[in-house]
Amino acid sequence: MADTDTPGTTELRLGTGSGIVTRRILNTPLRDALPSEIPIIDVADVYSEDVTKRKAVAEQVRAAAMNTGFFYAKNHGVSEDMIAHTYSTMLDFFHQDLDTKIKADSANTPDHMYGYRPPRSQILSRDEGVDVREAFFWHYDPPRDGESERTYPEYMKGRMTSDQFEDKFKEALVPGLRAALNDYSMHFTKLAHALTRTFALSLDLEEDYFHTAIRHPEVSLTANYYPPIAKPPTPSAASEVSIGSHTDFQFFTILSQDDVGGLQVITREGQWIRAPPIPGTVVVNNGDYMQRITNDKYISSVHRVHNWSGKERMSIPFFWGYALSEKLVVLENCVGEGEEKKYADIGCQEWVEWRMKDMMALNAEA
Ligand SMILES: O=C(O)CCC(=O)C(=O)O
Ligand SMILES: [Fe+2]
Repeated sequence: MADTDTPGTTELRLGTGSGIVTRRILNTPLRDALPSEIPIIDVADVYSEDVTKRKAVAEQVRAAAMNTGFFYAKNHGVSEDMIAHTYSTMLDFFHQDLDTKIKADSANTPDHMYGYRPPRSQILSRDEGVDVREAFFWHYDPPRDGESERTYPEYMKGRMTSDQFEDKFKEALVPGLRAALNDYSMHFTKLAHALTRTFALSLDLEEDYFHTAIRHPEVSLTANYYPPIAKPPTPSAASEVSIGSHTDFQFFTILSQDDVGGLQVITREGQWIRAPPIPGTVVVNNGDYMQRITNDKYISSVHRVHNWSGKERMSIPFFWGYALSEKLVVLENCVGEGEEKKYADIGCQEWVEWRMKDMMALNAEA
């Protein structure tokens, strides 16, 4: 991080949904999240026939989304066995040697939607050093989606499918990888559709308000593999991080993690807190689209990972967004009396390109 120049705080520069911004982080030590900061929400009732019950979940989601922007979802309905199977398949992949894994280098796939990213090949936060994580990117395959329309919208046509990816990079993959990741994606797509309705209710909108935006959702997931890193003697001595401070680009993210821990989140006050694994839950967090359309009522929270456990760690975030052909428009009911819209309407495609450019600009800084 940059040198401390205000007593009690340290500056952190971030590529965010609003361009490059500087955040003041409290110098108080990292601590566990309080339940009031990252609550556990029982989401079983998002599938209830009773709208009163669905609204009761939405009330809790609203409180979490307006506070730290993270919550743990329990009773989410996604099979723990399916998640465990995906983790063991992905570990088989990551345990191969680098020469094999790099044969599925994501740099060789069109638009970098699929495949492997080697360790120490990215810096998400210039102030924190290089990201040690290895990653494997996967993309949504519309014909396999049981919830959305099983057709490709025009702009997705010509994209690589998971079958084509598997055919091309067979040598680097392990048995069952495509099936496991497609299965994972399908199950979380169902949950994401339900939570989209919950987020709509939480914003006092019609439950299907976002239906058009996510009829052809832009979906990806990443298997993150984090070898352990050494804890630096002082935070300012750090030259590497498991994954540097960032916000997620899209609408919201649903993250599964193993039992190792290492995820950290910044509260609205600028305090770093731990979001440790809680068995049977997944973590749900607001993304940049959410912050933008809610005029900053729901924030896209900054998070990172330090795997100081001495053990390997894995997580699989599922990134859920509008179709790139959609627009991000500030919701009228999120603009309070005497307030103004902070953001102009923007197409998702344009926004993502702009956001990537900001991220690169930050990386290019000395
Ligand atoms: O590994 C984690 O817990 C978080 C990963 C993450 O934030 C990401 O991949 O965007
Ligand atoms: Fe993230």
